[in-house]
Amino acid sequence: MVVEKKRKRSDGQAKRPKAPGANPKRQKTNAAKRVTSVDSLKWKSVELPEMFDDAEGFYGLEEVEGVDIVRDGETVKFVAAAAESDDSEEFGGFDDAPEEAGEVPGKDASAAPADAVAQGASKDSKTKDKNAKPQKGEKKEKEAKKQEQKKEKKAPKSQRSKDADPELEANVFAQAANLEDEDDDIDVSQWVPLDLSSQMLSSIGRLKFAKPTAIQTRAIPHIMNGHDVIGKAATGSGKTLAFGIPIIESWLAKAATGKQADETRKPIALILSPTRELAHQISDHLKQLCAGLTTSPYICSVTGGLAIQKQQRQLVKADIIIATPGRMWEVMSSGKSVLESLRGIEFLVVDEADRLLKDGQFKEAEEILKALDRTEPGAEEDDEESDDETPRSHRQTLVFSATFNKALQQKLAGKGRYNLLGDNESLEYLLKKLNFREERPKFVDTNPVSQMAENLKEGLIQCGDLEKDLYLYSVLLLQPTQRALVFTNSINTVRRLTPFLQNLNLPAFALHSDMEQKARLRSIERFKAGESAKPSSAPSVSSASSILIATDVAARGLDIPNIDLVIHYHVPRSADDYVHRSGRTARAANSGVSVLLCGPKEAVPTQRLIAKVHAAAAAAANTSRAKLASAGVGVSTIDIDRRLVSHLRPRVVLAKKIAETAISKERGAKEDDWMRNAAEELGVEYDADELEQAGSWKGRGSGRKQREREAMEVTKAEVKQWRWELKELLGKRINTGVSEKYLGGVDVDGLLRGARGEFLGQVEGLGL
Ligand SMILES: Nc1ncnc2c1ncn2[C@@H]1O[C@H](COP(=O)(O)OP(=O)(O)OP(=O)(O)O)[C@@H](O)[C@H]1O
Repeated sequence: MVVEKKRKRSDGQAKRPKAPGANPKRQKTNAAKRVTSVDSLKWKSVELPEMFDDAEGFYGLEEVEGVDIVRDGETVKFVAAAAESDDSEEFGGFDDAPEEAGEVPGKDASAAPADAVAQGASKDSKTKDKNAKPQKGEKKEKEAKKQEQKKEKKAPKSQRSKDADPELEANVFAQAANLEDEDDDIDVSQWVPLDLSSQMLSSIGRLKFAKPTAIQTRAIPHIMNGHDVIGKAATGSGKTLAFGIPIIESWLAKAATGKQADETRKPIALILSPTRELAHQISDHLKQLCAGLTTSPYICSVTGGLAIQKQQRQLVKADIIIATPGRMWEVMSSGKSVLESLRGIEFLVVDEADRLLKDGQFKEAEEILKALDRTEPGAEEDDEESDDETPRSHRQTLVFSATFNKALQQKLAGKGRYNLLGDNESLEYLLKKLNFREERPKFVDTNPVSQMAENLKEGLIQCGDLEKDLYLYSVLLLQPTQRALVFTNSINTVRRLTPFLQNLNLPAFALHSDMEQKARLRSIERFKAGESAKPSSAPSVSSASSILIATDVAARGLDIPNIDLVIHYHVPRSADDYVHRSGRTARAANSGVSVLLCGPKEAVPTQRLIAKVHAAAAAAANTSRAKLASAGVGVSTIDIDRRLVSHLRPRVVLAKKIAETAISKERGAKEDDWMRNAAEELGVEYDADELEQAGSWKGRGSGRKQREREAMEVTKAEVKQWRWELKELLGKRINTGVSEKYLGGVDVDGLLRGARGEFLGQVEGLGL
């Protein structure tokens, strides 16, 4: 028995999504898809070519057209199109005139015996079990199918299209199932209810996303139906595609009408991102999605730090623009044409909307929004009051984040537009500025109770203020890790911790906003690649393939695979920052660990932060946070083995001394150069000692000056000696407290593992 599958159409004529908004047909398409039993299909005998005349076991071969096979877990289902009908009715197989609209064949598929499906599964098991060797019969079946396909190809085109059932051509299930024809593609039938185009389903299949995430399931239909959407969902839950898929669908629909093909085409979407890295990531993510399309939109990112001229050239042909507000505003202000074309956009996306208020980006974002809505020349002088008169925008506005403050959520639950004049620094103000096209945007909140990712474990280590380096190193050694991300609150700490960890032979990279953009991107690439920061000869003592030390510039949106540990070296400044930082791990369905290093001075803000983050969960569970934590939800206190940590201290002291000396020397040398140049310009003689005397003060920065002076006095030979001592220490194994008394029961494998310079004995991780 052969089930003939339709191949994905490459002529772009497969079912097209309609433009968001009016789409009466969209609702009906779902009605046309039904799972049916194998016996109720309309099988036809196959005429085998002569070469099969002697074949055994294939007599009685049958085929059926327009039916597709969809795998749902271990079960394989036959899916065929029903005539358009009431959604509630089940399709029971083909009757004699399947192409007639309005008729629903009488058989009830749900009544089909379970073994019919199972039988179906076995009939097509060749497509499911790739490891199994093809049986003799299966080989022949394949051959027969090839012949059948050849025959079909030979048939004149007109004949083929005549034979094709137009209803079946529009069958989304069929399109989904066709994806299984592609080598490693997966079953995407769970996306079908979202009513996406065949091309889109095919692309999603290539990305191996078997089902939509909660935010995608809930936001995509609203967006495709033309609504404004405010989406809130946990970090790593797929918000990018929640807005990306409908935008690209809309472009595909336009492209099908030929409107996007000419030279005068205009961008359809502007996506604003708070950081450059996130903008590039969104761009890459959308490009990956488009890679499987026969025609795809031109996606370009417009961010600071890279050549503006190139970006301006790209903008001319852009369909989808992803931009940071600063650079976008710069480009928009430089020429009327960009502004003109942007006024026609159909989608405005504000990703990580709450972050746009921070870091001084709000001003530019506000200018962009004003410029987009400005219609008449001279309107530049409009003052704040005139905003209320701004006519409602024609574009859809989509606002996404994992965190929106409570006040805003309450506002959204209420009625009307936002009337909060004067509150310049709040998200509500931004939302007011966004000029939604609807009175009330759809608010989709997929995580009202817990803001944290489902598979995230949170821990806290209490340590002395001056012991953080020691505990950082300990955690990196104790917790089995592929990629670790360490967050700090200051650029200087990033600058110090990176060489400190490198001295300890850990592959650490830096990321902060004071770095050149190219260096920022390089750091991320190296971190992703797991490239060692040290020469390969240096033994690595950590299982982590790479460690990124970053400020909050990396806290939002960054989606780097296999980050399984986030360490907050400094307690974050706000609960939202904690949520976003921690959200760099446990993304999609993965698990991860987040560890707060908390010094005595940070104890109070930390308590407040944890209370805020887990308040809703505690209230929902009607329990205290402490109980919540003991039940594995919330933040658990980690009791790290202090004896073990103390064994690591000598290494840490040396690594720190070497790193800090190098930094102080460099800084001191720069200042010395600066003083020398200044003296030369003034025409006075430079005397370092004299200036030092004159410049010695006891105020702010005097400690740093003192350290710099001391560092300048450290000789190269001394540093070399420290390095040698550190190397010796790193070569030694650390005794984890295995006493001879217990040697009998010691894990020998654990002891051997220590041979690479780690631990003598067994370590249990952080016990989270
Ligand atoms: N339907 C899906 N199934 C499986 N993985 C998915 C799906 N959709 C997106 N992903 C993947 O999940 C990861 C997280 O997605 P994304 O970066 O969009 O999350 P996010 O919600 O925007 O996170 P954040 O709040 O941190 O910005 C990405 O690697 C993405 O490729």
